[in-house]
Amino acid sequence: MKNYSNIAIVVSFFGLWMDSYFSTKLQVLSGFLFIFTFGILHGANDLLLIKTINPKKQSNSSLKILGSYLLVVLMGILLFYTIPALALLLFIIVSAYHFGEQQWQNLQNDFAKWILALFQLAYGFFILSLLFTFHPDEVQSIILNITRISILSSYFSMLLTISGIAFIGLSIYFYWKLEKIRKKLLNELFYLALFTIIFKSSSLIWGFAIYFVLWHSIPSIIDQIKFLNGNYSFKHFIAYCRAAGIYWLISILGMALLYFTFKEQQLFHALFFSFLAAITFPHALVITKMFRGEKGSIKK
Ligand SMILES: CC1=C(/C=C/C(C)=C/C=C/C(C)=C/C=O)C(C)(C)CCC1
Repeated sequence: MKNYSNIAIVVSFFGLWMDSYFSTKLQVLSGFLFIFTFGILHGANDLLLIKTINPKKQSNSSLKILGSYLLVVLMGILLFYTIPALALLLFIIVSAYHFGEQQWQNLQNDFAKWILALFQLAYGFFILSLLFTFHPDEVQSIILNITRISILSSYFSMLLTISGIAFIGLSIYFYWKLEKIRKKLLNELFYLALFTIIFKSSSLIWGFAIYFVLWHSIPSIIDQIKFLNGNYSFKHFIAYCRAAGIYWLISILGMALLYFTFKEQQLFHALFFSFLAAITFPHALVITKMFRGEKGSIKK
């Protein structure tokens, strides 16, 4: 994982440098393209993960799993259609936890569950509010399009302050309590400084794409492969892509349909994030189960 982080740092700076040559339109287009490829891929093997988490369960027929999965996605879409403000709030809370859980998964046995969950939530909120605080107008306009509610941009900096205090406070407590986490905490602080530079210097979509793909989706794919096979190799990565292919294609076709139906940019952004949210709800649940699951330990 350390090796991967080094690669991610270099690629992040490369992304930032490339960004300065792109027009705003090209940045948005390449940002979405990046999210569509690896970002969507990391959620496309959820059904396989469910089967592996609990292989002995009787109710584990592929059709049943697919049915329950689609039900959660449909419920998410319905919620966005009927009470969009609640749906977006839920999406942001679930995403914050999901980002924090990915980054801080290996502390499960060292602290009480609720402290760890609070820490993971604070971390995720910190990342999201950092991004929002640097691009308040664009985020406001997307939220307005989804919910018809105009959010004050001061809310973003307020969220940044609250989550920052919670994250730093808990980090100090963890640093003091657990020696083995000290190096990781310092590394993560360095990554946060890197994310600040990236979020400040790039456009909203490009900044989000760099974080989402390089710092969330690819590490998640590596963890999933380790969970499914016991270790990571290129051969296993190809098998992972093959298994995910059909679900990935369905997602991409769905998004292409949205794009060609609603060409208006702001509306497309709103629909894109609603779609991402609908597939995030079951995905976050599956990943939580994976981290608590039995098969193949995820060796760091
Ligand atoms: C960036 C961004 C938003 C939040 C996106 C989030 C929270 C994405 C989470 C995705 C996940 C967790 C996917 C699955 O793993 C808003 C609020 C829609 C406003 C516009 C910009």
